[in-house]
Amino acid sequence: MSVPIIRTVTELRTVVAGWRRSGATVAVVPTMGALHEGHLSLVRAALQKADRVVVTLFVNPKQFNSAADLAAYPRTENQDAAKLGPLGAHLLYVPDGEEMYPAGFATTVSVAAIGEGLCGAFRPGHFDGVATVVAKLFLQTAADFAFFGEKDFQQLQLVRRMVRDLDIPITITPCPTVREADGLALSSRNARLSPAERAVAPRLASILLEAADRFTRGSCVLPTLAEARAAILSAGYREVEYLELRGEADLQPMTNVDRPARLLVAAWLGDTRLIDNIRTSPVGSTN
Ligand SMILES: Nc1ncnc2c1ncn2[C@@H]1O[C@H](COP(=O)(O)OP(=O)(O)OP(=O)(O)O)[C@@H](O)[C@H]1O
Ligand SMILES: CC(C)(CO)[C@@H](O)C(=O)[O-]
Ligand code: BAL
Repeated sequence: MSVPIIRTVTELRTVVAGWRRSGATVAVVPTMGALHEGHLSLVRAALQKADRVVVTLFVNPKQFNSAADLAAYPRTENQDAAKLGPLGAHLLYVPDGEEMYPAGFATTVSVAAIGEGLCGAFRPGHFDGVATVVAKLFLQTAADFAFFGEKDFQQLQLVRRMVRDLDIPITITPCPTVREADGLALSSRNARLSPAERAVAPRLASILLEAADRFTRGSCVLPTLAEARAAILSAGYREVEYLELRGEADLQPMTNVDRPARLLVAAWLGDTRLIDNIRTSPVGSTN
């Protein structure tokens, strides 16, 4: 069975209101399409939690700081819809640019601090675009639950903070990063890698794992980060934008692993920018 597609806020609200009248709970899974197993894992988690699941597909121009990146972003609506039907998702919401940002649109949602370092430092305006569209998607769907991948860890924490600060009545559920068998985090941008780049790509994840393991065994933060950065470059990545250890909840910089942390990275492999992150447990702990 194929998933019904709707394209307007009015239709979306009508369908959701009908569900609510029958007492159903609603989950939303925001995406930019080109669906892969990472996205589908969010949809499966949402189906476990809520009676009705809306997947959204909107390639949000406001979060792209590069016109070339926006133009190259894959658009595969038919294939995406074909993947969602058999899974049991109830609705695919695909607004166009005019529907999301009608003429005269003038509002920006901006989450200070959490949105500023890491990807925020290298993609100016990106997280304002994300926060603005996610706030709209939450209000449009009026969902009870939303599902986000830990692969985009800064985005996940930013959305949590926005929901808390704006008292949006929705529960955010994080989902673990889905990886290829060789460790590479699934991402729609992986399709841009050449075969040679694809062979090198998983080193990013394995170097993160090695560094996280060294932190747990008590290695000093700054030298370990410097060695990991050098290893990423010698593996064949051409640039490391950032490789940082941050507090798990607040994303504040850390120089000692004395509480749960995240090791986060963004690096360029040829013309493709990849991100990844891994949880780092406090020194001496075994999990
Ligand atoms: N490998 C993955 N594991 C779990 N969740 C994922 C994975 N990849 C993406 N997601 C999640 O899917 C949602 C939509 O992400 P998005 O459409 O940007 O996919 P993407 O593959 O990350 O694309 P991009 O190339 O833009 O990074 C986000 O919550 C994101 O964290
Ligand atoms: C959350 C999101 C769908 C907002 O456009 C996007 O940033 C993404 O795909 O992660
Ligand atoms: N996965 C986050 C969407 C983006 O890269 O713009």
